[in-house]
Amino acid sequence: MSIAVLGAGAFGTALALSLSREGHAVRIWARDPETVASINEAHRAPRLPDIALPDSITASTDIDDVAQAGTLLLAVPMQALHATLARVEAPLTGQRLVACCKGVDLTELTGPTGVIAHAKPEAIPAILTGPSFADDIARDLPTALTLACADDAAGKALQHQLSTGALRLYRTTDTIGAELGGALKNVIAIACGACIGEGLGDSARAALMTRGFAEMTRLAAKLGAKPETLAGLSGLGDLALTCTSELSRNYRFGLALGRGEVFDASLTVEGVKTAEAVRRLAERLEIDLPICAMVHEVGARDTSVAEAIRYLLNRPLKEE
Ligand SMILES: NC(=O)C1=CN([C@@H]2O[C@H](COP(=O)(O)OP(=O)(O)OC[C@H]3O[C@@H](n4cnc5c(N)ncnc54)[C@H](O)[C@@H]3O)[C@@H](O)[C@H]2O)C=CC1
Ligand SMILES: O=C(CO)COP(=O)(O)O
Repeated sequence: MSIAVLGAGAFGTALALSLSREGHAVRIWARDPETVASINEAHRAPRLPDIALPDSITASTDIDDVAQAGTLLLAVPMQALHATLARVEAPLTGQRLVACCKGVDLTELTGPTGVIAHAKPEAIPAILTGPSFADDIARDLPTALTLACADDAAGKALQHQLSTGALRLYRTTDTIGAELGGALKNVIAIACGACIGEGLGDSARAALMTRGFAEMTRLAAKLGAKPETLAGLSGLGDLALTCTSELSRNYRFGLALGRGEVFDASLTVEGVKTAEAVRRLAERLEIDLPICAMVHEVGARDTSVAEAIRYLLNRPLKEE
C-alpha cells in the first residue's frame, strides 16, 4: 500500500526520509510552491535544511492527487488538521489516516483522531506519537513510538508498514490515551521550561513533571483512556524527552517565558493552543488541572511565571 505525507514540515519530511530508506517512494503535499520546488529540485525541505532527500521523495501542491495513497501521514500542526482534511475533495474510503500531530483542537476539543473521524468518517483514523525529534528520525537514530488505531487489524498493518530498521513501533487500540499523552506533554514541557528559565531548579521541574503526569492521567482517564497507555511511550516517554531537552520547541518556549525573552513566532509550539483547549475541556468535564491552567495563563501573558508558581505552591494541601 502506498504512503504519502500531508505537510512538509520537519516531522513529515523526517518520516518520509525514514520510510524512503526502507524502499518506499513517498509523496509529500505542501501548500506552498516554494517548498515543493525545494523538495523536487534542490532535494531539501525548508524545515530540515541540512539533510539531503533522495529522488524517491517527491512533492506536490495537488492535495487530491497526493491523498490517493492508501496510507496518509498527517503531519501539519494540530490547529491546521481540520482545514487540511477539508481541502481533500475526493472520498478517502477505507484509507488509513495516521495523525502525526500532537494537540487538542480548539474548536472541537478533541485530539487528532477525533478530528479525522469528524472530517473523514469514511477513513480509518490512527495516530503515530511518542518521544522523537524530527532531526533524530531524519538521521536514522534509534527511536520507539506508539501506533494507536481502534481497528486492530488496520493497526497491525500500519505497525508493519511504518516500522523501519531504526524506528520501532509499539501498537495499541487506545487512541484517546495515545493522543492525550502527546498533546498534554507539550503543555507540561512549557511549564518545565518556564521553571528552569525562571531559575527555580531541577527539583521544581521534577515536581512539575510528576504532578503534570497526574494531570495527564486524570484527564485521559475521564475521557476513557487506559492508564497504562499514559505510562507508555506516548505519555511518560514523551513527557521525559520534552521536559528535559532544549531540542524541544515547547520546552524552549517555556525557557523564554521564564527568562523574559522573546520567542521566534514562526516556530510550531503546539502546547500554547493545547493549553487553552485543555482548559476549556477541564471546565466542561469539571476536573482540576492546575498546571495546565497556569500554562494557559502564562502563555496568554495573563499571569507571570512567578505568580503561577506562587499559586501552585499555595493551593490547599492534599493526598498524593
Ligand atoms: N518536529 C518534531 O520533532 C516533531 C513534531 N511532531 C508534531 O508534528 C506536527 C508538525 O510539526 P513540525 O513538522 O515539527 O512543524 P514544522 O513547523 O516543521 O512544519 C509545519 C508544516 O506545516 C505547514 N503548515 C502550517 N500551517 C499550515 C496550515 N494552516 N495548512 C497547511 N499546512 C500548514 C507549514 O508550512 C510547515 O510545512 C506537530 O503537531 C508536532 O507536534 C511530532 C513529533 C516530533
Ligand atoms: O514532540 C516532540 C518530541 O517527541 C517534539 O517536541 P517539540 O514540538 O516541543 O519540539
